[in-house]
Amino acid sequence: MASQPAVEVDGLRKVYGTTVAVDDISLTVYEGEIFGILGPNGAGKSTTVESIAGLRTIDSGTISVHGIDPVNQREEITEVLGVQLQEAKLQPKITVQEALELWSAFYPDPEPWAPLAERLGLGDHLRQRFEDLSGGQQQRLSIALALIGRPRVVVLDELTTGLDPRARREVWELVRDVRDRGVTVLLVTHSMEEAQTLCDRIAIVDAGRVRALDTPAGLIGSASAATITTFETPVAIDLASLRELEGVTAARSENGTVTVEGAEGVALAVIEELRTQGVAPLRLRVAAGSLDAAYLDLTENDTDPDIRQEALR
Ligand SMILES: Nc1ncnc2c1ncn2[C@@H]1O[C@H](COP(=O)(O)OP(=O)(O)OP(=O)(O)O)[C@@H](O)[C@H]1O
Repeated sequence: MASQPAVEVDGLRKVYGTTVAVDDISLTVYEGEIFGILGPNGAGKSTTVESIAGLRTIDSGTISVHGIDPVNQREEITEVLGVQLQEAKLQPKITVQEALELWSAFYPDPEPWAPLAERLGLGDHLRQRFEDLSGGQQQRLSIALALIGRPRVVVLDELTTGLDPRARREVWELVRDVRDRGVTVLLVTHSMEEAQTLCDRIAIVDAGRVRALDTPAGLIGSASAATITTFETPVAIDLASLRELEGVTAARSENGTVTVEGAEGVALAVIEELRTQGVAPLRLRVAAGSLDAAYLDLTENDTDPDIRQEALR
């Protein structure tokens, strides 16, 4: 990972009326990273990335994108940052080519749109209207429009929501291509799979704050269910003694299958304990936990920011 910061956010706070959308967010995204922001509905993700893109006023904090303050240097920010917003809708009747030409006109030195369209698989759809494109094609067009100004940073908000599995994978490949061409990617997503497969690092945001920031493996490793050990046993076993093992966070038995969750390395202790109990486990399996588990550990059920009104300072 390159070590130069591309985006630096420090103490960001944004309040809408009585709603605290972003309470206090600080994070640094490094050049060349695919950086994910995950979190429940209303956590403040879009407000954060829209503030980074210079599309919001902010109440306090500082933001820098390659040294540019997006809040006070709105024109300059468009030269370094491209943005594809959540459910960005174009005029339904506009054709792919018209949209590409229109966007090109906004920039002093746009990327030639024809090769860009070709690279994004839109070359055969230039005369097609936006409303007639498939969901995947619409997303490709929105990525093309975000890239046309040759940005150094691109913001993608819920890029693959509503796409079928094949289209999602194709879009993920495009995002990797974009990064491989040297563009830093800031990605808001609700998909654990997307975050886990695509992102170098992830910030989990809840109630307007960063709850954790790490690599996908780091987040999974810190979850209460970092390792999941399962086995079958025809005889009853002493679950309480499994629960007492260091690092074990949960142990349960269902229809003869025992599941033990815990920190990394807990499986060995489980096997030792079974040996002590004289139990030979069948179909023993040890699996890494999931990002879902880390996410559930770190986020609360109710993140409705109206509940955070009291937090107004
Ligand atoms: N322009 C606005 N005016 C008033 N409230 C807003 C505005 N934009 C966002 N909010 C509120 O701020 C909170 C945070 O919204 P935001 O869109 O940043 O969350 P999010 O994490 O992106 O959510 P989602 O996953 O649902 O897209 C929400 O309660 C939202 O209703």
